[in-house]
Order: sequence, then structure tokens, then C-alpha cells
Amino acid sequence: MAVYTDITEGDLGAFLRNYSIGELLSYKGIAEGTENSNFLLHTSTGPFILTLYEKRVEEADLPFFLGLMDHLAARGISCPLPVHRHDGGTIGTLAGRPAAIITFLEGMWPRRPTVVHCREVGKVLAAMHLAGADFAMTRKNALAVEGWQELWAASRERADEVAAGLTQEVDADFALLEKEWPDHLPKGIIHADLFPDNVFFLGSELSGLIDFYFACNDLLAYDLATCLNAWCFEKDMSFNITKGAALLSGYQSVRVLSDAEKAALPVLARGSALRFMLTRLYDWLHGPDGDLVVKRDPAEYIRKLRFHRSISSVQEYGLS
Ligand SMILES: Nc1ncnc2c1ncn2[C@@H]1O[C@H](COP(=O)(O)OP(=O)(O)OP(=O)(O)O)[C@@H](O)[C@H]1O
Ligand SMILES: N[C@@H](CCO)C(=O)O
Repeated sequence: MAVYTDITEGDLGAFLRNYSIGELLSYKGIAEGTENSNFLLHTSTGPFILTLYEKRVEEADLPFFLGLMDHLAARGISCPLPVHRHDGGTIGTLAGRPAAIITFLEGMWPRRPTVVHCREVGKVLAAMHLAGADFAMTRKNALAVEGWQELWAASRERADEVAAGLTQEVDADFALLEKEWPDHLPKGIIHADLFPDNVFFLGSELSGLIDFYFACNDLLAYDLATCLNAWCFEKDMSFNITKGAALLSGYQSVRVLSDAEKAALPVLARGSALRFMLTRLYDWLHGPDGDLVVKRDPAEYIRKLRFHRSISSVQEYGLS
């Protein structure tokens, strides 16, 4: 994560008096990530992550996100657990932002995802979809087609400054997606942001998932399409069909896709690429700058979108 909101030692000390996690030894801001402000805390009982929730996270959604982590962990999906305060709650206020402490997850996210990583991610994604089936709370996807339209309305005028011809390309994507977006496919809890930096490994073993702050109820296959985008392209933006095949077969070793889900993958992958291009474009044009804020380049997703527009069959993703 980034650091948008800074904290003082005094405020942090007062905040920590609500918890039984020992004495604070040190804390520092984590530069990685884009959405919230994160700090690594070391206390006399071990490491913890402190998160201050920023613009894209609604305070009213926090019980859903934190409750989901508890639910999934209880069903064998490794993820951080929210730490409870003396009053039983998990959400407090620090430096004027809603804030929570979660347990520290060991592992490293893969800087260069391999075929083995892709297969493991496919498996855990499907396991998460099954484990989420009996989660009692629901949350609408704020970044579904309507949310994309708002981002586009706020960025469209300056889109061609970022890439020549982008306005026309994206207008055409919207025309197609509004017509062809499927709504009859299996739905459930999705992670909605399962990028390599949100999946930790110890060696080749997956050690857990983090960052559930986009999780919501939506099409399960849309989550898989997001992983195709995030895990299976090479640095030169070519699609690696072997990684695609590993991701899809890993997924199907746990949850089999219906024929309708398979057929919808190209449109879902195109929609997912558009979603990430748009949040990046919006932040590129409007987001704050700062030493501990890393902006993500929309160009990567402009190229992925072009790939999905060229697909003529789902076999091109590695589906056998
Ligand atoms: N529970 C955890 N255990 C260990 N490290 C963590 C944990 N949660 C977050 N981190 C660290 O913080 C970094 C950013 O976290 P996270 O991905 O949740 O941030 P974010 O701002 O939501 O980022 P993005 O949405 O861009 O992926 C991670 O890469 C990791 O280094
Ligand atoms: N994973 C996102 C950032 C968080 O939404 C991206 O790479 O654009």
C-alpha cells in the first residue's frame, strides 16, 4: 500500500491502548500498494499490519471486508485476521481515518510469476469461491459497469493525452460491454483484485491472500478473468498461453467452469482489463503525488485491452 495519511507516535500509542497486542517497538509506512495507507508495526508480541482506509473504501463496507477474512480463514483459506479491540470491535479511528489492525502474513509476493504460481492461484481462487458460498453478508461491486462509466466520464476528456486514439477505443468497448455483459453466470463472493502483489508464497507454496478491500458479490468467472489479466501476460504484454492453461486448469481442478462461463471469458477479460485501465487512468490524471505513493501505469492495461479485442476463441487463453 501507499501512505496517504501520516500518523504520529502519540496518536498511534493512544490507538493501540484499545488492543492487547503488547508494547509498540517500532512502526513504519509501507510504500507498496495504491489504495490505502499501511504501516508495519512491531510490538512485543510480533508484527502486525495497520491500515488506514482511504478514498475507495467506504467505512460502511469495512464489516464486510473484515468479516470475510474471518469467514474465509475459518474455512481454510489462509489470509490475515482482523485483530479485535478490548470492546470486541475491529474498526477504530486514527488520524481521522477509519483504521484496523490485521495479523501479519509470512511470505513474499512473486515478482516474476511462473506457471507453478499460476496453477496455485487458480486453485486458491476456486477454493475461495467455494468457501465464500455461505458468507452471510453481501456487497455490490462498486466497480462494475456503472462504476466504470463514472471513472470514464471523469477521465475521457484527457484520455488521448495518455494514448492517442484511446477515447475512441474505450467508447467502442463500452458500446460492446453494455450490450454483451453476461448476467446469468454463477455469482458469489469474489476477491476482485487478486494480482500477484496480493498473493504470498513461501518458496513455491502459496502462503496466503491479502487485500480483500474490493471483495464483493459478482460473477465468479469475472474474478478468474481478472487473474488471467494479472498473472498471464509477460513484461512485453504478450499473453503466455502456458500460464493461462495452468491458471484455468488449476481453477478447474477445484471448481469446474460451465460452458457458459467458458464462452464468456473473452468479454469478461475485456471488461476486467477495462476496469483496471480506468482506475489507473483516473489516478494517473487525478491522483495525489508523493514520495510514498506509486502510481500505476494505465498503458499496460491499454495493451491488454487490445489483446482481448483480438481474441477469436477461448482456446487462445489456454482453455483445453
Ligand atoms: N497481512 C499482511 N501481512 C504482511 N504484509 C502485508 C499484509 N497486508 C499488507 N501487507 C504489505 O503491504 C503491502 C500492500 O498491501 P495491500 O496490497 O493490501 O495494499 P493496497 O494499497 O490495497 O494495494 P493494492 O490494492 O494496490 O494491491 C503488501 O504488498 C505487503 O507488503
Ligand atoms: N491491482 C490494481 C491496484 C488496486 O486496485 C492495479 O494493478 O491497478
